[in-house]
Amino acid sequence: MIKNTGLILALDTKDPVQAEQWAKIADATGQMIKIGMEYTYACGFDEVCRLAQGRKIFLDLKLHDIPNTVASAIASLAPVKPAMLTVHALGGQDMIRAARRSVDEHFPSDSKPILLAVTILTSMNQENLGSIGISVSPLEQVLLLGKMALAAGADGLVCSPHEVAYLREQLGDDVVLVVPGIRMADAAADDQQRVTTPIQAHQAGASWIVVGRPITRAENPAGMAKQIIHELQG
Ligand SMILES: O=c1ccn([C@@H]2O[C@H](COP(=O)(O)O)[C@@H](O)[C@H]2O)c(=O)[nH]1
Repeated sequence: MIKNTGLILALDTKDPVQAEQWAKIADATGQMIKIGMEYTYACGFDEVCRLAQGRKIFLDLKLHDIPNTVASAIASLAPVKPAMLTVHALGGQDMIRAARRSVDEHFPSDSKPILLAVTILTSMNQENLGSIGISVSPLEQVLLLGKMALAAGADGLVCSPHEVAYLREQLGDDVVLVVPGIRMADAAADDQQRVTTPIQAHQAGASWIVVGRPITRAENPAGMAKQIIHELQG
């Protein structure tokens, strides 16, 4: 079993004041923050750089385009100095190879971000996959994409908690598995489809869990973050 599972707090907001308040919760507990499309598009690149300063950032922009465009976009992200960044595995092996080359070329060797490939979004179920012409199970598709992405140079994968144990078994303990789709027991799943609780994701072997609304929409976000960290350490 993976000994330590870290918590990453997803700052999904358009409001810099709100983002800073949530980031301070992560600062106080020594956790990483995730900046995604909502914040980046609403607040702009300079604001992302400001929020990232002095912090460990998971920059989750899920790049998905032709190889040259993805490589150039990654070069443009260097000023943020992210600890992790994402591309979509569905972009294919040439795109991931180009992303790998760009990370190696544009980031200093002592502060290269972990390059993560998003496999199948946690908001998709078997039926959604069928509607885009994928007839195998999410588990099979995640493994197929995961193996391809790692062979093309990704350092780790984003997957749902439903696939973690199987990926650990198939891919070993060294691969970084970052896991959104986390909900507290009996809570609504919102738009997520493949979910578990924090402790189940930990026991399955997640390196990191990504949690947004269960913390940011809690009555006491700081208290909820502490509760999850306590559960992960317990
Ligand atoms: O497959 C994926 C990939 C990324 N995410 C991101 O994680 C958080 C989850 O937020 P919640 O509010 O806890 O649902 C969000 O920022 C997504 O962009 C994901 O959910 N699934």
